[in-house]
This record gives sequence, C-alpha cells and structure tokens, in this order.
Amino acid sequence: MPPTVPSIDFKPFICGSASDRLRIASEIDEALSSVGFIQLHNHGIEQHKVDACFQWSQRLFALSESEKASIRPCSPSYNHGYSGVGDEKIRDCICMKESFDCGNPEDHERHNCWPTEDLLPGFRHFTEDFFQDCAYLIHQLLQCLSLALNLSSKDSFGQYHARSLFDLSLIHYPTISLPSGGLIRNPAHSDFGTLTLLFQDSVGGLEIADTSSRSSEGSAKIEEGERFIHVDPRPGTVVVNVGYLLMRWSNGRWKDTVHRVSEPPRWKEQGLQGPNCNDTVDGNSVSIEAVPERYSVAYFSAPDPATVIEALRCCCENQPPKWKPINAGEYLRKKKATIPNTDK
Ligand SMILES: O=C(O)CCC(=O)C(=O)O
Ligand SMILES: [Fe+2]
Repeated sequence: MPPTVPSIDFKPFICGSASDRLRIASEIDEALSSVGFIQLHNHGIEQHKVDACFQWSQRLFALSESEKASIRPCSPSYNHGYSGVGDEKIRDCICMKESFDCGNPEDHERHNCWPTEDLLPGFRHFTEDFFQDCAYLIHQLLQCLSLALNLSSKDSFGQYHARSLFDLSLIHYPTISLPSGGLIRNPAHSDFGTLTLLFQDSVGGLEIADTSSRSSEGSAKIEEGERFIHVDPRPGTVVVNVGYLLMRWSNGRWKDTVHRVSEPPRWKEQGLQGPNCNDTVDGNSVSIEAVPERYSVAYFSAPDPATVIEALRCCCENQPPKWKPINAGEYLRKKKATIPNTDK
C-alpha cells in the first residue's frame, strides 16, 4: 500500500498535559520514521498570518521585471533575495519557479535583500515577523523530537539551533500553457537541513516518493522509475518534512524523503488520457487548459554551523552508525554554494 502523509493535530503538544505531549511526540516519531512527511494542523501560526503571507507573495511577484531585478542577491555568495524562473537547477533540470529568500533578521552576518519601502511598504516588517513565527514552530517541533528520543536538555535538538539560522522562501510557479503530461515544476530532491515547513495554496502538485516501491533502503537517493504520491493541499495545515542532516543525525531513523512539484492531478490526468496540445482532432488543433500558477512558502531549518552531526547514541542501539560525523556549517556552505545548479 502506498503511504499517505499522516495528519497530526499539534494542539495537544502545545497546550496539553505531559502525557499528551508524549503521545504527539511518539505519533510524529512514527510518521517521520515511515513517511518522512506529516501534515500538521493546529500548529499555532494563526491562519490570518499565513493568508497574509500568500497575499504579500502575490504582490511581490507581481512587481515588474526591473523592480524584481533590484532585489536580486546583493552578492553572488548570498542566496538571499529574488531569483527568477530558470535561475535554479537541480541536476541540470530547471526549476520553473521564481522565489524570494530571506534569513534570520537578527543574524548580522548574512544580509537580506529587501525591496525598498516605496516599492512594497510593509513587506519587510511583515516578513520579518512571519520568519520569527516559523522559527518558534520549528523550536517546538525540535522539542517534540527531543522528547520522542528522550534526549536530556543538554543534548536536545534545540540547543543546536540556538541561532535559528533558517531560511524563508516565498515561491511562485507561474502558469504554464504547454502540453500537459510530465510537467515538472520543481525536480525531485530532498532538503538539506533539519526540518522544513511548507505552506501550499490550493492548486496542488507537491508529490513525495513512494518509499514502499523502493528497491533500496534509505530514502534520499532518487531512483529511476520512482513512483510519486500527491500530497493533497489541506487548508489550515503545514507540511513538515525531514532534511538530510536530521536523517543522518537520527542514523536514518527519520526519512529525508525525496519530493518534487509536478502538475496538479487534474492536469496530469488530462496529459495521460487526453490529447496533447500539439494534436489535432478532425483537423482542428486542440487547446488544453493552462496549468494554473501556484504559490508556496517554504521554511528551511538547519543546525548552527559549529554543530557536528554524528548519529545519536539512542539511534544506534540496533545498528551501528551508518555515516561518519560531519560539520553542519561546512556541509551547508558547500551545498548552498552549488545553487543555482544543485544536486540537493
Ligand atoms: O513548492 C513546493 O511545494 C515545494 C518546494 C520544495 O520542496 C523546496 O523548495 O525545497
Ligand atoms: Fe524541498
């Protein structure tokens, strides 16, 4: 049976008893160990703020090309600021998206590139605030994972994320009126860091690899002929998934499941069953409904740069460490330096 993404109510963890917290920690542990993805509801970030974030994103991407060019990264070594469609590649496949990325406003080492206040008054203030709301949720989830593994407060995951050097990414996939069937908006990859939060609009298209169809153990490798399962957008939820470093930290217990963004199911079905837009029927060319634009908001968390990621002892009881220790900062620097052409 292909897995479905478990839906988990986070409220009992936020404001429940000690036993409620333990129950949610064990549900999340189980879900990340099997699927690597969850859909979290009652996550604590107010819906009006999530809605506002999508509205700001629409306004940002509606700016003119020259206005958007004014917020391109201040220096090639920064990934913060605006990137256009095709700027980013994953294993030589272009990402059909434009995005705006920013880091922790309290980090004075990595600068953000903001549109001027004249261009988008209030955008910076809102986005900085939303960044902190997401950081708070990440820290709660890290507490939850620490509880699941019964880590002491000294060793808890939160200790290794004290600087919250996270990245917020507003993403826009423009509408496409090309033939349907096989459209990939964001090629298959797994994320780099600890946990990713993902808010998606109602269009759909996010898919995760069906790990039940895998021939090999370990989820990060992209296999040929991989089957993918659609993650239906559910209002009021945030998708949470495991990144590569957390997978290594947990000695493979939590899966950094491969995922991608394809065309939404309805368009995919048209492509499979219906005519191609180059086709003609009775001499007339066939028009296929354009794939609608899609917005998503991703939030990538990662450990502080000095952290050494070494399999936790409690995750090595049944099997020895599968990977050598690595330094989180060095790993992330290398990975980010390979963007725009990355093999995430
Ligand atoms: O846009 C999405 O739904 C997914 C984005 C994603 O997976 C990523 O940027 O790493
Ligand atoms: Fe991703």
